[in-house]
Amino acid sequence: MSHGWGYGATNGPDFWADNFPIANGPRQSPINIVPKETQYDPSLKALKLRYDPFNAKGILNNGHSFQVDFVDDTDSSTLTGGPVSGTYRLRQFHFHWGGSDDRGSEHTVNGIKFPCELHLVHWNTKYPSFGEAADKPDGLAVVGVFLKIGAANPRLQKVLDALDVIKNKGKQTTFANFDAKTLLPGSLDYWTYDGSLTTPPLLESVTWIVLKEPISVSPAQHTEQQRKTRMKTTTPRDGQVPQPSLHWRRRGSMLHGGQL
Ligand SMILES: NS(=O)(=O)/N=C1/NCCO1
Ligand SMILES: [Zn+2]
Repeated sequence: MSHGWGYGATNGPDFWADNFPIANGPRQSPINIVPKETQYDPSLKALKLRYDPFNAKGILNNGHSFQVDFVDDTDSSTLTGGPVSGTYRLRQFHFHWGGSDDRGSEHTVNGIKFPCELHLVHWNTKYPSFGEAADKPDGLAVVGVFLKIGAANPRLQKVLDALDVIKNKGKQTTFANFDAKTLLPGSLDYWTYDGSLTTPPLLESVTWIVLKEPISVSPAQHTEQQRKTRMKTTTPRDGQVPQPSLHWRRRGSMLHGGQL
């Protein structure tokens, strides 16, 4: 592949293994989640996400998506609990949108794609930086949130409004005082598995934490995003290893480490 990776007919996911052989590795993401095949794991803890709006820094069009970057030089925006041990710091979040309402998410549930998937990327502070953590088996933890078509989501609007000024690859602008918690659903019940980045370099360093409850985006908001950007996405690539065992932890009806 003479040019950079992408999602086109000659540089898309089916070609990534040419330059990134790990694409054929044992823990590649995304995967199809089959809830009936997940196993309840009583050792899993409740997910704790503590985000400080003050850490929001800027919004960047990286050519494949747009991402909101956070200051990550202190433990003021962190992920703890859930399937991980230690403290992971919020680095950025980004979205994967499709070109229509019936596709866009990277993970699928029972083979169904959502129109969009939000990824909140965190890195393990046992390593000195995101760059150092990114290629370690326990280096990253990404929270995935599905977006479904429904009521308009006012909390998304601030992000969508910012897209007007970052229409081209490499463009960025300040994006201050944004509370990423406002993008989360009411329930933090999750599925988790050990996987990888879903885009090159496809590093197998991600503890995936996919929330079961989606958030909403209205058709108009989805159209607005499409009009302003041409986001890219991938879905489970053919021939990927069978789905690893997934664990999920429901709060409320089950105790931490207790019985159903
Ligand atoms: N889609 S993903 O797996 O979150 N990919 C990345 N790449 C850099 C950080 O997160
Ligand atoms: Zn992503």
